[in-house]
Amino acid sequence: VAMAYLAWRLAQRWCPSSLQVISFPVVQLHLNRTAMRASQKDFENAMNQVKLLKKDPGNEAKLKLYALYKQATEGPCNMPKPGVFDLINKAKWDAWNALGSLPKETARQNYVDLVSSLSSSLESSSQVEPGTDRKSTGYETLMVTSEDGITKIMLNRPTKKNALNVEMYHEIMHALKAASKDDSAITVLTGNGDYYSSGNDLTNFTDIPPGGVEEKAKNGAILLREFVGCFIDFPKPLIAVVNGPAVGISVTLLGLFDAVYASDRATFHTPFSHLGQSPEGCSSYTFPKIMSPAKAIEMLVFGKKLTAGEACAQGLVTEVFPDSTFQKEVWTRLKAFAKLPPNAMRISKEIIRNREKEKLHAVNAEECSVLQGRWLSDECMNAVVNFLSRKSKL
Ligand SMILES: CCCCCC/C=C/C(=O)SCCNC(=O)CCNC(=O)[C@H](O)C(C)(C)COP(=O)(O)OP(=O)(O)OC[C@H]1O[C@@H](n2cnc3c(N)ncnc32)[C@H](O)[C@@H]1OP(=O)(O)O
Repeated sequence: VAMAYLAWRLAQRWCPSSLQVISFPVVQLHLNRTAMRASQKDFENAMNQVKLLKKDPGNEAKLKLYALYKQATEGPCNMPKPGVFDLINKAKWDAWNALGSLPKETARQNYVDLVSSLSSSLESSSQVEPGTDRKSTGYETLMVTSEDGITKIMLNRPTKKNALNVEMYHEIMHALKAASKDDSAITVLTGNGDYYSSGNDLTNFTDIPPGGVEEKAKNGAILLREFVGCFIDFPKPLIAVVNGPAVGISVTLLGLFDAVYASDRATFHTPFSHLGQSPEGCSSYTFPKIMSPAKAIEMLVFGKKLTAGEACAQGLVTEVFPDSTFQKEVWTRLKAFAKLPPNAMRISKEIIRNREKEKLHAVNAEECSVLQGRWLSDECMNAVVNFLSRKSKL
């Protein structure tokens, strides 16, 4: 009786009555069409939801909404740039133009995510007790959503190519800790706009505390160690959806992810020597293991930039997708993964990763200590000054 009951429950779960008599390929077609319709419908719902927001989301969020709406409905910005004195239209133009060639479908998805994140932070902020940390309800530099068993952490500074400022490091740690405890099965990190991330925000180096550059370097190393530690210890499957170019720490961390899906527009670049710096994110250990010591040295020491195809051939990327279908294909796959039994996935990850954990923490500590020294070097300071004074880019 128990077996029959189980079989009946499984049949109910996997074969909703409306699809029971339809053969497999037709079911696939039906599901795909439903997913596409749902996406357009989500977009329309989100547009209505914006009108119902009880609080003003602020100018920055409104500009992001405007830009994503225009990109989703009209594609890349090809309007003439407004004059410098036309402040409002120039700000709108800048926000839209910053989205570059972001595909309409991605812009639509990002718009939906932004509205969902604004709705939850603005609605729930009314319930926050005085003194409660703002980050427990909303994020300044991220969009975090949780649905279909997936917690999505989206880096959200598209006008700065998603460079990681100090606030973003803290918010990512906060989001990862929350995701490790929520009821999602998998966690995804991705970027908003045309970049995945341009790596460490080089203006992080400009805010010097009273203790001088030594104190700055020491604090940076402490923050970096804690930040990378969160990735080493993350208990659920952690997946990177690399939507565009990735630089620096956003690349090195990929060695700690469980799967890396990349658009064919993505590139992978770790110009540490150019910046007078040294590898972090445990890449000095993970990269030689993943891709052989010689290939790791080409990337980490000589700063060779890899295409997505090359990164895949070397094992850093799990699979590459054409940019035009990237979001659709990847999210379909992730939604399927997220339906797998979460405890089994967590335990399997643990058994695969745990024996390396101690080693990874030791590598992380060593890399941070070496970097602390590099940040005080003339080589590093000159490279940062050159970037900030617009004398050099990568
Ligand atoms: C707690 C500390 C931990 C430290 C960990 C150690 C980590 C190390 C690293 O990650 S090393 C890598 C650092 N990253 C870089 O060196 C990238 C620098 N950026 C560039 O070279 C270029 O901006 C680019 C190639 C990424 C993109 O070029 P382009 O397409 O021409 O765009 P713009 O240069 O006009 O950029 C637009 C806008 O974004 C700002 N920006 C981009 N990247 C960064 C960055 N990493 N830090 C700060 N700001 C960045 C850029 O300045 C522009 O801003 P603006 O419009 O001028 O206000």
